[in-house]
Amino acid sequence: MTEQSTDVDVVVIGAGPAGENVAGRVVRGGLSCAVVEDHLAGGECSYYACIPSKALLRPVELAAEVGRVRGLRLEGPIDVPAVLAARDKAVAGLDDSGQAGWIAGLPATLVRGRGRVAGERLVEVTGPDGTVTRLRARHAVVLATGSVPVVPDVPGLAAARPWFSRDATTVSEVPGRLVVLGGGVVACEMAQALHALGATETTLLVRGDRLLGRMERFAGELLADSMREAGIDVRMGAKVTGVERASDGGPVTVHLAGGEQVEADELLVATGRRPATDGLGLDLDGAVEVDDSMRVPGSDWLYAVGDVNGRNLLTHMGKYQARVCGDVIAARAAGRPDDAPSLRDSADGRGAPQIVFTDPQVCAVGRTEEAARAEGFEVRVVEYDLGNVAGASLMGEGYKGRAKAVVDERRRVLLGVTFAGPAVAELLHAATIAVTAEVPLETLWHAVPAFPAVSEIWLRLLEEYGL
Ligand SMILES: Cc1cc2nc3c(=O)[nH]c(=O)nc-3n(C[C@H](O)[C@H](O)[C@H](O)COP(=O)(O)OP(=O)(O)OC[C@H]3O[C@@H](n4cnc5c(N)ncnc54)[C@H](O)[C@@H]3O)c2cc1C
Ligand SMILES: NC(=O)c1ccc[n+]([C@@H]2O[C@H](COP(=O)([O-])OP(=O)(O)OC[C@H]3O[C@@H](n4cnc5c(N)ncnc54)[C@H](O)[C@@H]3O)[C@@H](O)[C@H]2O)c1
Repeated sequence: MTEQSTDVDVVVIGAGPAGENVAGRVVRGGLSCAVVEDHLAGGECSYYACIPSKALLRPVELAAEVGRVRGLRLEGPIDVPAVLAARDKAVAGLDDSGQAGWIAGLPATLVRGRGRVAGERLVEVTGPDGTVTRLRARHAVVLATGSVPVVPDVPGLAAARPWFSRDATTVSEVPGRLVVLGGGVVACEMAQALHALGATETTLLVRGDRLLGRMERFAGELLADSMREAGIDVRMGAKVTGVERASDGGPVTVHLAGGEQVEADELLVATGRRPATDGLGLDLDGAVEVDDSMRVPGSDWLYAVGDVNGRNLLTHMGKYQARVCGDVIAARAAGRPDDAPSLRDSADGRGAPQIVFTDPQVCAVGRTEEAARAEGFEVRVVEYDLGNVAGASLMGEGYKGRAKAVVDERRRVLLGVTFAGPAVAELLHAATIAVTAEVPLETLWHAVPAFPAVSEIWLRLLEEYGL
């Protein structure tokens, strides 16, 4: 086992979207940087999560849209091999040379291997061939190691070789019968995608009484209705008591409290994710706590960005944190003031924008009504049926959708907005601006939406409010 030692300004562990963006910002700030990656530069998002899942969902969504427009008809069923080939192209065939080239071009050094914090400002990397490289950071070490799926404690689960999200997004043969455990974003997106791509018998087992539990209740209800209409068996209040797979590797049987059973070819477990901190050499229990400059309290050199800090498990929020983190490290290294507003994370706590790419699309930013009330705001809620907006009704027959705005009555600004319906995803950024900039409703009144677009919902919400 040879040992090499290198000094560099900043060491980042993990080359997912968060880690890559820290590297980009510290180099831009005049520092040298090494990025340690154990698997693929680009991380979970590029190869196994956001990109492949959306590549699988887009044709499914478009096929549903076509079905709602009179005079249009799909020539035949979705061409599944073509969709899988498009997915493979979207993930560059799991070849990370493009991303590795981007890191090299910053310029930063990509060090292949598993990173571990071996001491203060010291990272030890064990390469694929067992070679150990010691990277000494003059200024900072940044943890950007992402997250891994939670494996629920269900008797027989591990032995039954369940699928996790990677198995679903890299699928090459869609199982005819699929059971999905969970009611969150991964469960909903992947149940809908795989069902439309060939899992004709799909059962969604939801522990609680709703889908998308962190969002406004109506969004999950619309999604559940749509899934059921498409033929997915959505079961709420399902308690899994055991799982077993046939000894010949055949079907998997899921046992439910009350004695029911569901048999399927595969079981997809989508019950959340936990921070990837195993083997990092730090005494950590759960997410790595950080302050709003992304630094670990009590340390002047250790930072954490992205899924591993547990703030919001979303690519765009990890990248936002990375911009804050990279810039603050550069400012501190140069002895410049480090307290400018752009050097603090102020977006994570108020409710990150998120789009669920299902049919109907669901998107939200800011606080739900429940969260706003729990925080003590004086809340007024405005809701509107999107189907009554002219632009939406033109999108297709029987357009079903709804919008909800949560208003801070004292200041007359928006605390949160949720949309659910076909083609609502691109409405989200306007809502994000209104919530982030705390635009007074009286000012929003003068932001006139073009006719006949779905965005006329903004006018309707303000009219409902009383303007
Ligand atoms: C199925 C699915 C779909 C998703 N869809 C979306 C979406 O549409 N939009 C969205 O915003 N978010 C989505 N997400 C969430 C998104 O994927 C994550 O929030 C994002 O990938 C987090 O980025 P990250 O850089 O923190 O971590 P990751 O992308 O997980 O990258 C971490 C990297 O660190 C490496 N690593 C870990 N430990 C070590 C170590 N010790 N040494 C060296 N390298 C290490 C890993 O190999 C990995 O490359 C989805 C998630 C899933 C599971
Ligand atoms: N479009 C997007 O933005 C997108 C897409 C996919 C994933 N993601 C991100 O990835 C993260 C992980 O997604 P996820 O869906 O795995 O997690 P999640 O936290 O969104 O949902 C987990 C679900 O599993 C259920 N659950 C938890 N433990 C269970 C158990 N023991 N038995 C049965 N059910 C159980 C929960 O009630 C919940 O319905 C999310 O935080 C999300 O932000 C985002």
